[in-house]
Amino acid sequence: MARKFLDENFLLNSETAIRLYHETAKDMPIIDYHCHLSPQEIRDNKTFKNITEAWLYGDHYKWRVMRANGVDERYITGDADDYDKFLAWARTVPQLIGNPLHHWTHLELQRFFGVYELLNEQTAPAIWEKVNKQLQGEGFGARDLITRSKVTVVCTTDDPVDSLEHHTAIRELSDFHTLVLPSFRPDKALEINRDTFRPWLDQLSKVHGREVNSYDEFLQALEQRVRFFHDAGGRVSDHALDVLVYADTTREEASRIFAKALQEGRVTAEEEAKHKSYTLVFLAGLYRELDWAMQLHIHALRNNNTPMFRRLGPDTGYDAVNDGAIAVPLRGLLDGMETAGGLPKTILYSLNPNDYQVLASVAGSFQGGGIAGKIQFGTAWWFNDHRDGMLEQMRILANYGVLARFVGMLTDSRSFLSYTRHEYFRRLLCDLLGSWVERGEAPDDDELLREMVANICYHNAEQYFGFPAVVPVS
Ligand SMILES: O=C(O)[C@@H](O)[C@H](O)[C@H](O)C(=O)CO
Repeated sequence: MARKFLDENFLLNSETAIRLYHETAKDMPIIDYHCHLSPQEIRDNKTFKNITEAWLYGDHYKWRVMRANGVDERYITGDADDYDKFLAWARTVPQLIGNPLHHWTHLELQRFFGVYELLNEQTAPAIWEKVNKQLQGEGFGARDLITRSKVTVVCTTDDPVDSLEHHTAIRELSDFHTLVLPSFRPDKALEINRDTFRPWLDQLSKVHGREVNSYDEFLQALEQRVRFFHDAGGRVSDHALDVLVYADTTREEASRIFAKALQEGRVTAEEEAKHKSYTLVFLAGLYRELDWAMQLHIHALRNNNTPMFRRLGPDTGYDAVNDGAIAVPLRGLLDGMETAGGLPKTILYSLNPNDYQVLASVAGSFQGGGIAGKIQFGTAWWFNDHRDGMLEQMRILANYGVLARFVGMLTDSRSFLSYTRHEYFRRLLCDLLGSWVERGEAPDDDELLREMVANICYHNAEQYFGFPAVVPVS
């Protein structure tokens, strides 16, 4: 007899798993330490005129599978009306069996809207009406959805030149207790050969208050911005290292490279690697001083479809998994940081699962400082945040390191409805532990297992990141 689809014991295949999920994981609050939510939409408690706006206006995960399902771009990012876009999504969802979006779509309908029917072309009209009526009512603003999901901390992803005005305004809200903290994402400072570098440098000069016309001034400006983010509650940085490079260099050489970039607009690949290496080692020293966590997101292959990149820009569903050897440059970068004064708390992610053993084992080369889980092999990211990917990452972490010290899941999302990804992860975590217990591979020690689940779901992150004054969830 087939189990009911997406029932209360969804993904839970043993009594232990069921008990661990329902009695421990299910009601834990959430620390979402990496996402792409708009701090302005949180500040404004943005409401959504319909489910198309909430689901389809910015989610390139959905755009990508709609294209793969043969939906015309007009109904994805084009000028079709919202109901027709929703219908295109409703026609796509039944084709997604096996894809996490099939699970996430129905989890979100269940958890936020009390809809338990399958979404398809036939049920779309009634679901459109039922969901939109709720979205247009009370309790479905951006801040409401965060509060309802028991999220105590949201870390947005922010450029160093950002004013953080929205984060400041959110902090002053008396009726909203979730910490919304900026993450320092200095990609444009590192990408010295991209067209964005010079215009960004002009922005940096403005917020710095002095012209950034030398490498010394550049580093001073970056330091000023790191401390500005710290004063705003920031405790996390994030770096997209699509191609991981490392090259030893000196401050003098890095300065010459920076001057060449200003004068000539381009530097060699070797010089770019030296700029990135020296700047990252410098930033890591600041992160360590301020007890921040540094995230490294490795091996994305971005914006692969040039015509569509020109038309829609980045993060629009045209990315892929990159590949290539990372062990030696990763070791070089982390060792360079350790040698220069010490690595900060670090979380290593790769978009390529082939890198997982390298990440998990290199992480083990830099643990220490009396910090549990100091160097984290991070959760399955982007194309891997599905059932198989999450389980693979946890199994490798367990085999190579200390799963019990894992800081767990994040949404990495642009949608306020994505917090069910934490539920998805928690179910998988409990099922993995339950499977080990059922096979006698882990002790059936309820207290030990409950503590491990609660820590991975929440307390490890709470302790690891040390966010200022997390307000306990009532
Ligand atoms: O942080 C990144 O660079 C990626 O996560 C990227 O933003 C991507 O669009 C994403 O959100 C994947 O979940």
